[in-house]
Amino acid sequence: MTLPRVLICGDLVWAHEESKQLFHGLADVVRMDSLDRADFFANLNQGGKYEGTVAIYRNNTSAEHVGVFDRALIEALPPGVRWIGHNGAGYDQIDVDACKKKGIIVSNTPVAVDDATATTALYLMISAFRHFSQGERSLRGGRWKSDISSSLTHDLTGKTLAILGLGGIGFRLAELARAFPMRIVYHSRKKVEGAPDWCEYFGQERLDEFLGLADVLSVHAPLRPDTEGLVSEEMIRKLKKGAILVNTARGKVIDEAALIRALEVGHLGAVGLDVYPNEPSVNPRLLDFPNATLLPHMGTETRDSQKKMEVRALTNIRDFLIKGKGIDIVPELRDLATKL
Ligand SMILES: NC(=O)c1ccc[n+]([C@@H]2O[C@H](COP(=O)([O-])OP(=O)(O)OC[C@H]3O[C@@H](n4cnc5c(N)ncnc54)[C@H](O)[C@@H]3O)[C@@H](O)[C@H]2O)c1
Repeated sequence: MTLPRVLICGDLVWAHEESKQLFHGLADVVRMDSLDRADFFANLNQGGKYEGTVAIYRNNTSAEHVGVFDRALIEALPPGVRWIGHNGAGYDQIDVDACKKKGIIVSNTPVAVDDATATTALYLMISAFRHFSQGERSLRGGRWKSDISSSLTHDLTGKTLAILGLGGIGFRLAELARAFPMRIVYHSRKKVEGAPDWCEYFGQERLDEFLGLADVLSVHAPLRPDTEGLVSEEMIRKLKKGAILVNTARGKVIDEAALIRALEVGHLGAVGLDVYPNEPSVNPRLLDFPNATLLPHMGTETRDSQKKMEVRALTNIRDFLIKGKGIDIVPELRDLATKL
């Protein structure tokens, strides 16, 4: 009997054993080894070594060889491909609109990323608040603490953390920050059902009030065409002078030029960034600000998280093979999935 194929596109590092168990007797797992897009397409088609692929496990590392899963790539996939199990919470490298048109479902890996990314945001917030990254750079440069801004900083205790996008990561950060305790306020597209009372919701009509309250604004909204530049010049201006901006979502969710201008004039007190608009390049202007704590997109870089993400992406594909659908269908495709 010929088994359907699951194509592993990009890194699968930690869950080899789990992969064997999940697909035993169910699918033939093939590793994509194409060095470019043309070879990838050629091998998906009849007679190619990926022929019979019904589901693709995708890691962002596959973009190095075949590029992102844009419209052209999705349209060129053979009709047999029905599921893309993306390894990552953010799926902005996949054109979900093109997937919808072609009837391909995309799943991501929420929850698996929450601890590692929320603790990254926590680190950025603490470092930005207390000048810790600046202190380390001063010490490593042999200058003890002479580089550190002279003004003493404040404790986080009693300050207000404003969360833009209370999903899995935002809520995990809220739980951690509450321990200081900080006051937690959030703005999302809608009130989050089941959010505890200590997480205070500010809807669109109270957005200005929300921004004005923030000692720290931490960004967790996903990157989509409508959220590009969501944190605009106007929004940044509504933060109080000296507020801190933290971003572990995606670089393009913030208007970077506006962020830099706000640092230049001292409107923002500090920033903590894990993500940038054109990774891996980083705007050299950012490097000039002593009050910027900068990480090279390390949000999910723990073994625990990486393994949980791989297993979750593969489990979605396994569930698709057995039950017709996995649990983590991205919001834009949930309607389509109900018709399956
Ligand atoms: N730095 C990293 O390594 C790293 C790791 C994982 C995830 N991420 C990024 O973090 C983002 C959030 O991840 P998550 O798992 O918490 O996602 P999630 O889907 O659980 O939460 C996102 C939240 O943002 C809200 N939202 C959407 N549009 C909004 C808008 N216009 N205004 C305000 N809120 C809005 C949603 O309602 C939801 O509550 C991902 O999209 C991903 O890009 C980064």
